[in-house]
Amino acid sequence: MTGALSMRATLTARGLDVEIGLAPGEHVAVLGPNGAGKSTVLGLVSGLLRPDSGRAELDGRVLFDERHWVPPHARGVTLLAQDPLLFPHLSVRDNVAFGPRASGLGARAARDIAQEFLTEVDAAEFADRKPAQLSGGQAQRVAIARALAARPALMLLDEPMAALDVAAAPMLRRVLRRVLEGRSALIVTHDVLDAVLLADRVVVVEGGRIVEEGPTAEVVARPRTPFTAGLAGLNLIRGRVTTESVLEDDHGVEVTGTPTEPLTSGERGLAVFSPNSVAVHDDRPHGSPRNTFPVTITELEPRESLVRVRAVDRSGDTLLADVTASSVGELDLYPGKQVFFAVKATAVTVYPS
Ligand SMILES: Nc1ncnc2c1ncn2[C@@H]1O[C@H](COP(=O)(O)OP(=O)(O)OP(=O)(O)O)[C@@H](O)[C@H]1O
Repeated sequence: MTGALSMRATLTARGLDVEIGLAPGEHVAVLGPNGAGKSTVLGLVSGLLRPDSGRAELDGRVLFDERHWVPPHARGVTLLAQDPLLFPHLSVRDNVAFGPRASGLGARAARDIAQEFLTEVDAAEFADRKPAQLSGGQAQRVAIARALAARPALMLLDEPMAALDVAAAPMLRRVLRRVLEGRSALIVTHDVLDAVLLADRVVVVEGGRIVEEGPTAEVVARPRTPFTAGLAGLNLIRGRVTTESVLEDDHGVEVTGTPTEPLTSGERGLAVFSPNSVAVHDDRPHGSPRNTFPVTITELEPRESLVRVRAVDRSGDTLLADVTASSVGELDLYPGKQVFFAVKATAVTVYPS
């Protein structure tokens, strides 16, 4: 299997300094807030951007270092962007055949390849249409077929689902899951679902640096930064371990939880819990073995049958609670109100940071 990537690069103008690797056939999701540097990482791998320093290799071939620079078309890498960018005057089939033709194949062979990849993305029936006759999701599938027809060693995907309406995204995710099987891919996304469904591993970029990485399931279950906790829909408290199962945050608030592994007192630790394990109280609940956090409500957000209460704690970190609509009325919750979030120790997981 091909598609082994190693890259270390700095690009000062974009504040970027990263080191990233991919095993053959591996799918890595690049996550991070707006402006973190995710697209810049793809630009460096694809050759659309030149780093100030660093080195990259794909399957043992140098893409760039201090002396070498391989231009984008010769890298064996294709970039699939939000916008399918099909040639409007060519048929779907000719759009997909364009790459194989440009690489020197005869018309018939190139059309056969186009047919093969259009079939792979369930778009063979559109072969004779022009791009203007396709929906957003159909056009994106054709763009995937075109990218695959170039037989890249590595596929780069920059928010491939972002420009689609919600109804078209599941089908495209299914197609991507299938066609990426056995192919290396680096996928920039804002959506945790893309990471969970498409990636073996995630890399989180913040401020041009990698701040967290690991197997997708592990990062989602045990986030280490507020950003990934937010993506996973979990509350995260950072602090210092005082005893085996207790963490104290920077404001002296104690959190008791269930450790996933032995903790050493004094080390930095993290506590996570789900918004649906949180109860909201007007007054600090006494005499119960619960963790309580004084918070100020910032927002109430309806979510299906529940209401998500968004609040900030004394550290300024966001905490979430999912409560019933009736309890919003009974407790008279509103933005600006000070309340207590309570969560049982058994619902809190504690682990080293
Ligand atoms: N064309 C450009 N010229 C100069 N600076 C840029 C350009 N594009 C992006 N930047 C800057 O480089 C940094 C990284 O941007 P980049 O687009 O890689 O972030 P991103 O994580 O992909 O963000 P988003 O999620 O918003 O697409 C940001 O500080 C951004 O302002």
